[in-house]
Amino acid sequence: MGRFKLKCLKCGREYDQEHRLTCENDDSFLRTEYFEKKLELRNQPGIGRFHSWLPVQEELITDAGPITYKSEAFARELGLSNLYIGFSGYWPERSAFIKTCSFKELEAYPTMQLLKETGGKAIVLASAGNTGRAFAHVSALTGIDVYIVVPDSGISSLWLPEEPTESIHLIRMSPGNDYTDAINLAGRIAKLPGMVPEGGARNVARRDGMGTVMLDAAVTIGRIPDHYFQAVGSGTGGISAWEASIRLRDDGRFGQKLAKLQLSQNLPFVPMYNAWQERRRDIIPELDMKNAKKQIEETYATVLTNRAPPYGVTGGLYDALVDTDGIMYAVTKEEALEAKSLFESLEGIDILSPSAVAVASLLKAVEAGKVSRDDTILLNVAGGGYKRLKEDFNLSQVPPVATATDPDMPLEELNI
Ligand SMILES: Cc1ncc(COP(=O)(O)O)c(C=O)c1O
Repeated sequence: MGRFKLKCLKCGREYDQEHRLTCENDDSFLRTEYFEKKLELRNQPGIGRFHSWLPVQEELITDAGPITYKSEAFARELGLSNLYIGFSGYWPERSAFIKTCSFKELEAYPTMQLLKETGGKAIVLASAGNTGRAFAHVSALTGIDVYIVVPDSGISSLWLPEEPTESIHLIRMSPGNDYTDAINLAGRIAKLPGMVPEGGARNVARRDGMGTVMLDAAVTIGRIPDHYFQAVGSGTGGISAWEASIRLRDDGRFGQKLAKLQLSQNLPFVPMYNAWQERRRDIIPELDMKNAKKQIEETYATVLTNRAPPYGVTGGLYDALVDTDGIMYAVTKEEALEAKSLFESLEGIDILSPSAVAVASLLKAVEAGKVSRDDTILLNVAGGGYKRLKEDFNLSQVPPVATATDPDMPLEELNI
């Protein structure tokens, strides 16, 4: 028996449980409608706890999952009385066991499980680094084949806390190609026989996996937070937090107000920030990301650089910002670095660059009065604990099996 159906957010057409990324009538997002309307926590140590609202049949058995705790030192510094940290990474002292150190692992488990349950054999994805590492790890654990296309700048992020397996096929793109070039090449590889595209934000397993950060927070706090802070590149995390808030609202036990999305990008590459400042649904490349490739090269948090984010599509980030009366911030590298060292010294854990951007945005919000002292705030520290991990594990680099010169090169030459 199925556990959910998929519903098109534009035309309302419904589909049964399957690996489906698009509606046959239009290009809107599909959303999962779960038959369990109330969140019933399962007796699992990690993400499998949230089985009610994950689009898989079998419960996910792993100790990797989101954790939420109430900040003391950092909150005091900011003068906030209800600041909660959603932490995705490795921090065993707080029972955080995501060994690839980012919330992308929360996307990878349900995505790979859904692929397996729907008969898929090999999944193809593009990554700026963290997503690829997460999927490679789950591939090493499950033996399911993954083809990961990564720009040269992301290759050093493709390490694992275990020996790489033959199920991981890493394709490196030579310098000069960025994340969006990787997306374009992955799209072509995914059309080869036997390959399934993972679909990015279009894949409900990815969104609902990431949405568990919001679920964990609501369960820990006892209510939907007033504000949700995260740094975004594709915006998938923001969309996921919004959708999770909607499910929690409909559950009825966690309050009736959606969390206000307060999302950030890293200067100079801030296309969604620019479009949202003018309340535009469309990103206009000439206005919002002029000289995109050059801007991307200058961006500190490289995983936040997606030239084709799911922003204007029905059910995408623009809709999420409208529905939650959201705010976007543009953060400089200097602000991010300052915020990173402040957070790390007060909270006692190292954080990744996109999380530093999110922390900086919270500092800006406090300064600008966009949050009140007693508001309940969820700060999604979506990646961290890399230094902590290295104390406990020997990390192995994943070796590339092929190098691509550009997104349009003949696929036969890749020999994969
Ligand atoms: C740690 C971390 N934070 C934030 C992001 C941005 O995520 P998204 O834009 O998909 O929500 C990423 C993307 O890889 C990430 O790895």
